[in-house]
Amino acid sequence: MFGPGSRPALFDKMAASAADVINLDLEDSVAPSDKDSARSNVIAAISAVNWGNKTLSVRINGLDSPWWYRDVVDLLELGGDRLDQIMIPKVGCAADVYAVDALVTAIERAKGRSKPISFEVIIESAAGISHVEEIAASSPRLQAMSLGAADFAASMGMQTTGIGGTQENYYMIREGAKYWSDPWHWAQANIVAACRTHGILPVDGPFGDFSDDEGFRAQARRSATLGMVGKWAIHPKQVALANEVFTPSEAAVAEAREILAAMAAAKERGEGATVYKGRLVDIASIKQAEVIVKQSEMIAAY
Ligand SMILES: CCC(=O)SCCNC(=O)CCNC(=O)[C@H](O)C(C)(C)COP(=O)(O)OP(=O)(O)OC[C@H]1O[C@@H](n2cnc3c(N)ncnc32)[C@H](O)[C@@H]1OP(=O)(O)O
Ligand SMILES: O=CC(=O)O
Ligand SMILES: [Mg+2]
Repeated sequence: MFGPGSRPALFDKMAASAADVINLDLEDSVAPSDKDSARSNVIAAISAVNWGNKTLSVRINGLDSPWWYRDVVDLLELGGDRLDQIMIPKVGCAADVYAVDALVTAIERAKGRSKPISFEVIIESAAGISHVEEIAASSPRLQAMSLGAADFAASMGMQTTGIGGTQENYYMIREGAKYWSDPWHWAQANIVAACRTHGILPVDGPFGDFSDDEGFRAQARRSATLGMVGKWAIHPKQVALANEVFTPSEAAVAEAREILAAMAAAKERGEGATVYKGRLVDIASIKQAEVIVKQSEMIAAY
């Protein structure tokens, strides 16, 4: 759940939401004239608001701005221990993460902060997607990586103002009928592969049209199918939609458990492959089914 640092009236509502991660924004939802006051609002709210068991993250300004170092210094020196994570936008290479890591490490040591700050990065530029694998490997602090569709589209020179989802002009045509394709797919797949290689969580970023629930669901379902673990909400109504999609359904969990049972029975018979509902399942199916069962157990335990 995202909210501008310049709208402190939203903070309690964010804390009360059913989101798992809160991102207080100092970057693109905050006007340049509000940067200092937004930072002060966020620093006060880190300790003053009851964030429950949510992961509390602050998106700092980009390394191409004059604000980012002050964001980091003040958040860590004045912000209190409740802060879990810093989100670094517009990361273009591993050195960008190193720069923030070096500053965070120095402040943690100087101030004796005992809880290490984790990082989430946003891949939202041509450089970011080109260097996605080295970025995923860049720091032990890194926990998650998001695709930022808006800045990504701008950086790539994509001819659209849509933030995520179906793009009107991205279609195939066959026998007069249009078939829309997914322009975000290749970037998402690259992010998932880089993340899974380095033990980082891949996350889908914003879906701008918060009046379009079905569009959000469709985008989120594609992301979940590709291996992403969650999606940003830029409006409160998107939280329930994201939780609905990224929480495996009872039917999916039941089927996964049946596949595990079918494979356990096959193993007893000394077989590595068997038939479940008319289709092949084998030892790889165990790993697939375990993904779904583990996700559901993890969510239930949260
Ligand atoms: C695209 C690239 C990116 O970087 S995305 C990430 C950065 N952007 C953001 O953080 C923007 C987050 N969202 C917002 O600022 C607002 O939701 C926007 C989109 C401006 C809409 O605000 P507003 O016109 O107030 O919405 P609304 O009247 O429909 O609100 C209904 C009730 O929900 C609340 N609400 C609104 N936004 C949030 C939020 N982010 N977190 C928590 N609560 C929120 C409103 O206050 C309103 O509450 P109530 O019903 O009056 O009590
Ligand atoms: O920061 C997010 C984006 O879509 O840009
Ligand atoms: Mg962005």
